[in-house]
Amino acid sequence: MALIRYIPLRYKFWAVNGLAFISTLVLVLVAMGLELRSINDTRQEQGRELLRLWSGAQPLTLSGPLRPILLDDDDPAPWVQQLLAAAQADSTWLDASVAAPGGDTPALGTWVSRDEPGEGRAVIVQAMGYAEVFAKRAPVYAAAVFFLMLAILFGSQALIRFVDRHQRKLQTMAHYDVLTGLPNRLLAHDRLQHALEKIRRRGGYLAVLFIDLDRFKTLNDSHGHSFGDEVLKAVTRRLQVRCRSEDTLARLGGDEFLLILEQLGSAERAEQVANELLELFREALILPDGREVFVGASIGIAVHPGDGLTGDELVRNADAAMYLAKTRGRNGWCRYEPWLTEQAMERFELERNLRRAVERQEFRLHYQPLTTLDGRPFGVEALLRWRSSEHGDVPPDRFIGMAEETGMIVQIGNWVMQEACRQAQTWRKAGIDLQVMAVNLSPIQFLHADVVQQVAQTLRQTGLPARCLELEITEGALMQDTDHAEQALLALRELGVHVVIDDFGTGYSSLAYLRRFALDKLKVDRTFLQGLPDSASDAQLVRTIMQLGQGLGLQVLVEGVETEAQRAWLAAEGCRWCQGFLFARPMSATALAAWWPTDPPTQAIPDWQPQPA
Ligand SMILES: Nc1nc2c(ncn2[C@@H]2O[C@@H]3COP(=O)(O)O[C@H]4[C@@H](O)[C@H](n5cnc6c(=O)[nH]c(N)nc65)O[C@@H]4COP(=O)(O)O[C@H]3[C@H]2O)c(=O)[nH]1
Repeated sequence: MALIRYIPLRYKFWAVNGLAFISTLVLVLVAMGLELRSINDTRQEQGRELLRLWSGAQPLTLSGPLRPILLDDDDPAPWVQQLLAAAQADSTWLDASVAAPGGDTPALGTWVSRDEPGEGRAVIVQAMGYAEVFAKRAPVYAAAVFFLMLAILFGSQALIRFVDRHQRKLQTMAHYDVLTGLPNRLLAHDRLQHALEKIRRRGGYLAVLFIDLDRFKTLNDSHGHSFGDEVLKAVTRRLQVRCRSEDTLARLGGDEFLLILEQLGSAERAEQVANELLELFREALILPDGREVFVGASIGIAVHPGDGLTGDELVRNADAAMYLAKTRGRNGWCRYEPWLTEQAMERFELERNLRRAVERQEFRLHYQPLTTLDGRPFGVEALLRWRSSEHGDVPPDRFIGMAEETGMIVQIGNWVMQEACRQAQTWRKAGIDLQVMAVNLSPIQFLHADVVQQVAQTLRQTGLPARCLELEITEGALMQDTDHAEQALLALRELGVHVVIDDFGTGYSSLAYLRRFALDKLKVDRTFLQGLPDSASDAQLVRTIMQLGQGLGLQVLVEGVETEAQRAWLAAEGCRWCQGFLFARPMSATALAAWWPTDPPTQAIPDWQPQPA
């Protein structure tokens, strides 16, 4: 059956028509046979009727297929005697085996009866042959055959075209991505096999580029799937610009694309192409409704033969290299290196276990105090810890990114918020003067449509006053979708929750958004503290950020304070709030309750929480 797909259309057409012609001929012959029988049956009936009417009258002078004959007992002809012998008072049919002279046309049989002794009557019925039937009906048959063939000709053509179109459509669906029209995983695999066979014969290089869009999931979650679809189509158009006719650009699924570069002069050429592709992403994508979106991409490169011999190996290795590009800060490319295979396996294992970590209750929260510069705590930051039964303690840097990529961060993040708020309320009820519970919110969570609802629900369920909850978000989360960010920040402010810009200085550090958004606090990233107080440039940087924040009326907290010298320098610069190992490391809930000072009383803590205007 599958073979039929590969037969060219014209052969299918002639095969169907040949078959139709033979069927028509058979049909004509059958029709002729049926007509022949019907004519002969009618003749027989007529013969019998004639014999009945004729009885007692003189022989009719008839010619044609019915021949009445008066039989004389005295006639010595054997056929007459034979008929008389068979004749009875009632009419009897004798078939052609009883001979009767019939001229040229053979007899079908004879109706015979005997009325009186010595006399008999017979009607000889002559048979009709095919030739006769055909001669009689030729014009009708010819017209029927003609019209039937015509109908078959056009009908079969239409049918074949319909079937062919349908098959082609099915084939397209099986091999092409419906959204972008690009070859899908299956066809990409076929083409890669083909390309590899060619390269094995002719030599040269072939490269597989695994392209994954950065933070596409966030876009999709915040703007909806139809927006995501438009982005994917726009990305496809952009990438196609760079493809040569011999290259294959395929969509593997989601936001993953594969570019197969054939006939490369050198392995380095693939790296140049990756640079060119990244260059394409620097400009905003224009969607059909005129909206502009910036989307970055991470690219992994595997080149045949060095980075893999089979298609599967090349794709797998390019994927591993892409992941490396992601961990190195995204929007870049990486070439495959052998150690990545091992890392990819580990990552796969880790991801598998991360999926089960929530239900296995492997997550814990640790809390790091937020303090004044003289060490008096006023709040804590909740920091997620994962003690995996298989991998032991896994640091957040290793699994948060993975949880974001897989979307698991939403579930995990909601758990963190719930648990942190519950714990804060427990402490507050136990008499610990905790003014702030700071919770990290991943960009994916922040850009999720129901983030405000989720926060409100958590506060309702745990009973923690909104002013005690502080959400730490990164600059990137704000910049990805500024409209959503603006609305979410306003809604959170209305709830009474505070939002802090975390890791300030490491991302966009845009003054425009500091003014535009409903923000009131920022945290200076700990990396800037490392060079303090010796590095003049770091000192200048921290000073500038603090002045900038204060100038804009924001509360500034400096994180990563590790040494007494750093604290002294910050004090001299007018810093009031900080967080760092110098004061306390992240610790379990029990340890924190024991650590929290009861004396001196913490009521005198300066106003970290700004008063509502
Ligand atoms: N060297 C040094 N480090 C200090 C010092 N003081 C604090 N730190 C570390 O700085 C990190 C502060 O959290 P972050 O900047 O939000 O950075 C966090 C945050 O981005 C992320 N993370 C942690 N928990 C969560 C969570 O529940 N949700 C989300 N989305 N991200 C989280 O993982 C990052 C790393 O967390 P941790 O490993 O717990 O690392 C913590 C903390 O242990 C210091 O004086 N010196």
